Amino acid sequence: MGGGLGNAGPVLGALTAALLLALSRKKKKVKEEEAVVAEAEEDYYVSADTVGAVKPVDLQWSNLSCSLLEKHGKHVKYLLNNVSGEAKAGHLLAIMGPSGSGKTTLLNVLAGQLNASPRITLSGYLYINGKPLVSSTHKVAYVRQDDLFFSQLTVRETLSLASELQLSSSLSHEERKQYVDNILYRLGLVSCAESRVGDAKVRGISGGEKKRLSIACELIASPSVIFADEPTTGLDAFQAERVMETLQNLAIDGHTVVCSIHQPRGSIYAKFDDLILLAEGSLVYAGQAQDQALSYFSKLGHPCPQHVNPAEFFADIISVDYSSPDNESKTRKRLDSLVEAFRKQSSEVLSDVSIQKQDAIGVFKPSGRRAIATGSKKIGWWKQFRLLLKRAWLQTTRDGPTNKVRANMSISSAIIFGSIFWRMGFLQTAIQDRMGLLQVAAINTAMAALTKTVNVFPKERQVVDRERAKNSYALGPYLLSKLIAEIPVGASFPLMFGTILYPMAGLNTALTRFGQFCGVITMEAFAASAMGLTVGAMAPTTEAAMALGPSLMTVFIVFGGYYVNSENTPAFFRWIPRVSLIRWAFQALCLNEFRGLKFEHQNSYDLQTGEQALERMSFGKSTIKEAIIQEGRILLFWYWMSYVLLKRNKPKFQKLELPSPNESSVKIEELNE
Ligand SMILES: Nc1ncnc2c1ncn2[C@@H]1O[C@H](COP(=O)(O)OP(=O)(O)OP(=O)(O)O)[C@@H](O)[C@H]1O
Repeated sequence: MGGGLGNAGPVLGALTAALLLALSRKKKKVKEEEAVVAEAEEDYYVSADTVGAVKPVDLQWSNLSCSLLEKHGKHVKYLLNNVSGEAKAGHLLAIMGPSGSGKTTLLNVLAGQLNASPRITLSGYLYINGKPLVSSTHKVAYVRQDDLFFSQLTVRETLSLASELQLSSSLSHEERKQYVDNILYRLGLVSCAESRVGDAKVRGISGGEKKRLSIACELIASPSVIFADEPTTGLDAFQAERVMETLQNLAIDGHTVVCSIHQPRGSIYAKFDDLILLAEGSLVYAGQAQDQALSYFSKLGHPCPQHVNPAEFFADIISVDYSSPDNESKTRKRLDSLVEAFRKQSSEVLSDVSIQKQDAIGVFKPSGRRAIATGSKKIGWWKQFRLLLKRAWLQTTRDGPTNKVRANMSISSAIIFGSIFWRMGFLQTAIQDRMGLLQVAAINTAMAALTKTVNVFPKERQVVDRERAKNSYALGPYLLSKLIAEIPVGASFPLMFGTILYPMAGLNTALTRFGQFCGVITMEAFAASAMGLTVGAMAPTTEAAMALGPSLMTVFIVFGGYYVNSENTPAFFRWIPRVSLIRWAFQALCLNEFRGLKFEHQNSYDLQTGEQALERMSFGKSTIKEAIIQEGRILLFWYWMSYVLLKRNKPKFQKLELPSPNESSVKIEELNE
């Protein structure tokens, strides 16, 4: 034994030394990474004393390729094929092309937010102000196509909350307020500042205002680069013009603005400084948007007729017409020749661009505006919790239409069940009625809470996912604030239901029994709501969650204690009643109701007491306390599951790999030569 230990000594020593060496290497690596982050943050953040400055950022990319392995694994589809270009500080760059040409993909790649997939391969070079991009520190604003907000908050509240979550905690309340006012003014949102954002149920601000609010929320963090994916989609001509004017002004203020856009009208096209034309993932043109683009195509034998909107002209010449085989082959040939022509010219056009780039470096000062102050000092857990609690509270309590529907449902179902089980009495037949009513009450309460949550949460999750992708807050304070804010409103509906049903059905008259009845169904409602959160965190859409939630609940209903006696449950399914929130609620309600009751009886086989009825249900040996503890465990389990799933499902983005040597025909160094 001693010899064994003696041999183990040197081995343990070597292991310890190796561990220490690995730790010190890791420490060194973390320090190096922190230094890179700090250097990059210096590039991206303006401090409180350089308020109003926008550090110019030029983005350059080359040989960007994005390929997708088709489902059967046989074909590879190129979403982007060797795309190169540049977005300059102070310029508005438009990415145009037919539907499916890769505009959104390119925008996602440039923003570092292409959703990760094992079927996608992404490679290329991305540079910021001539330096290779450090992905984790690349601070950008990304205005998505769909505008998602907490619908019950006003425009000002939405922006104020975003500013509190994203701005440095060292800013005073006054500075923060002034900052929000500036953004409201800058984006033309002053007139609707006190209006609620609204949603499909309640009309709020207009589509254009929503888009500008999306831009405003992104501007809070003072980004140098702003990406906008089809910012005019779904807007009327006037609103589209105003949104594009906003983006143009941001470019004039020194931001680098890149947007994808579908067939803009002439006045919008006139605002573009630079243009990228994509077709089937390949570049057809990249360079200046106005005269240079027109003369480029003119030289290739495609002059733009007078008084024709250049955007429409480009769309016509780069689209493939599938109306007949002849037209398809003709238009495809034209497109192939345009792609080939640009490939040949690209180094020439891009070297022009890189020469101009040198002039753009230096600090921009926007025209006398006190604007953006950010810092990397994040707010703490407790402050995040307080802010999120306020938001969750406003969202829950102000949602009149939803709360009204829930109240109506609770009251009407209580009246219906109360009428069916009217004053049940103490005959033998009333034993079955009582059990039926208690089971129905348990199912109704759970279903109402579940459907409300699965209907609302998947949409909310999309907003939260986006905010968490920006690292605005942690998951813990979010979930806890949601839970606490929903307690008063969430509890009021089961209480309404119980208060009406209880006297109508003539349940046990003791006041403590009534209190326990309400307590059990309220707790069950929260457990069902927590289960709804898990379903919402798991399902990709509201529709999927609506299909999954009730199906899962049906299993718990079947094993809810009424339909299958727990002693007759097949061994394989025994675990289901133990985790069924319906079963424990039903059991607690039965124990609460039947204990101490006496029933009228004529025959020797009749049940005389409530205890005997409980024996028949196999509930005789348990207590209300045990049932409530089990229900509490189920509640905590579903909250924990929601936390784990939300944490695991945090959006992941595709990593940009370096191209393989034979793929990279043009490297960034060559572009600069
Ligand atoms: N994750 C993905 N899985 C499968 N196909 C994808 C994926 N991402 C993009 N695509 C395909 O890649 C092509 C380019 O898509 P992308 O959304 O970038 O085009 P787009 O030019 O923005 O189109 P639109 O103008 O219609 O929004 C499309 O054919 C699209 O179906």
